[in-house]
Amino acid sequence: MSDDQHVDLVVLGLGPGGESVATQAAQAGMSVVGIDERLVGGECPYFGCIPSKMMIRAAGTLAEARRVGTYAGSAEVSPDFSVVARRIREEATTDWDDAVAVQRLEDAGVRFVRGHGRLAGPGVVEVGGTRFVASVGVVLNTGTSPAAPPVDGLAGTPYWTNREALQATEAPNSLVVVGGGPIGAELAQAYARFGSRVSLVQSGPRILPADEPEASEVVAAAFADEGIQLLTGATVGSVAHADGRFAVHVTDDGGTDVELDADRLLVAAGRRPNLADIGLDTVGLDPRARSVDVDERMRAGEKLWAIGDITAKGPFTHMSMYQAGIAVRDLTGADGPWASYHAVPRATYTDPEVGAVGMTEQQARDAGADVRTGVTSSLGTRGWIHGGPGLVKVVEDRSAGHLVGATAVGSTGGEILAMLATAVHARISTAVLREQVLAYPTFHRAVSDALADLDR
Ligand SMILES: Cc1cc2nc3c(=O)[nH]c(=O)nc-3n(C[C@H](O)[C@H](O)[C@H](O)COP(=O)(O)OP(=O)(O)OC[C@H]3O[C@@H](n4cnc5c(N)ncnc54)[C@H](O)[C@@H]3O)c2cc1C
Ligand SMILES: NC(=O)c1ccc[n+]([C@@H]2O[C@H](COP(=O)([O-])OP(=O)(O)OC[C@H]3O[C@@H](n4cnc5c(N)ncnc54)[C@H](O)[C@@H]3O)[C@@H](O)[C@H]2O)c1
Repeated sequence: MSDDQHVDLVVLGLGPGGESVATQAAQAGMSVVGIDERLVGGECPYFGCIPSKMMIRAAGTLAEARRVGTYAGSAEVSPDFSVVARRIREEATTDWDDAVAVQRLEDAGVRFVRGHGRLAGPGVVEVGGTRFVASVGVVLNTGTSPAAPPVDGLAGTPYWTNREALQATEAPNSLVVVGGGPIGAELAQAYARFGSRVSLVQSGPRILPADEPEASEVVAAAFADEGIQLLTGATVGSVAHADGRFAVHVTDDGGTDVELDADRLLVAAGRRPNLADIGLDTVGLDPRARSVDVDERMRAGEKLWAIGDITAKGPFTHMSMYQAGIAVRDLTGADGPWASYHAVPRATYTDPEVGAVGMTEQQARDAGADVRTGVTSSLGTRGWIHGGPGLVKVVEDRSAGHLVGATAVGSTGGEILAMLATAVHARISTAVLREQVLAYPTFHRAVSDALADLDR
């Protein structure tokens, strides 16, 4: 083709990892084209991590102010959602405009193209009318989009996904949330704290099903205390929208029909990978696949690398960035270390937070490990002083003599995670962990109680 453009590298999809690969590769001297059809940076800065944590921070200050009566006197709390809506629009997303991110990319030497890109064979990507032929290859970082469950009547209604929920300018009087994973749980609580009457419908038996059952139980109890209606083991039969209101027909775990009526409906029932329409068949891969298989260097085929959520190694920004670093090392001929997934950390920013790393007890048992667990029912002295629930659970491979997974729940669960993640990552022996002196009375001191409980 006459308008073939020859470059070293094409990065298709500029989520957090793609943006990082494109930047680093250009800085290393490659000629790089970065393609995105939406916003440079992907879901995290505009519709994910950043605005959701900003909303959670705001909701957390309301919750803390409401605790004044318990600890320090009295305070009158009047939520005003417009304050956080403005902060998200102005400080976090610049009104959902990526001009700064595009400029940063171009300053690093990347040629940015906005449009829908498709592979057209190994090392070849088409976007608009242009074919880019990459001598080194293509890095895929196309990420995910909100999935819509097959529910009667849902399509065509103005339901929210995470994207609309994080662009809202006011908190609805009432909100039904479908899905009790991290997105549903985090946003359900944030909106409830701003005064929305929230019902959370989860198809499985518990919310946050990827975490330890003990963690789900503590968070569910906290939600119930805050007045969030939880319907677990529930099936959404149908959705209707009329006169500005949603009617959500649910069958609860006892088989009873429940009609939920709300101003808004947030569907947070999982994600679908952006793989169907990117020309995977032209490189011998299945476009209907749920993920792209990668090796330890993030290679997915001839002149092809893949990083981020589409690799199904952990749908988190830190995983996308970790894999970006590995892909860059491979692309530039550097040495490893190559990918290892035995200590993937994750934090869900509900209150209490859930910080977890590695395997849950069930995953460790399924993997055939010689499992021993230790668990606490609180975060010790500091947890008691602070108030609120908490726990630490450690999962040890007794034969190997080190932790293979751990969970911390509490107001600082995502921070206690740091020491647990180091222990699992570095496979520090349980004996050495037990020798460590932990400051009194920190929240993380509860880790020593969990380690002691391994012997119960
Ligand atoms: C509400 C919410 C909260 C979250 N909170 C956290 C959190 O606190 N911590 C955390 O670690 N993770 C969080 N996540 C997950 C996190 O956002 C993702 O794991 C992260 O964005 C990494 O995704 P990615 O790199 O795979 O790509 P994505 O961020 O999904 O970006 C992919 C990019 O590719 C582009 N693209 C796709 N197909 C094409 C194509 N054919 N042509 C051109 N461009 C294309 C898209 O436009 C998009 O910009 C959250 C997610 C959501 C939705
Ligand atoms: N703090 C964080 O790191 C963070 C925050 C938000 C999201 N994320 C990531 O983004 C991804 C997407 O999050 P998510 O919460 O949408 O997805 P998810 O797949 O983790 O959870 C979706 C939940 O919806 C439920 N569900 C599915 N269909 C349903 C239906 N018809 N009715 C009721 N419930 C239904 C499922 O049982 C599941 O528990 C996750 O993998 C998550 O790890 C991370």
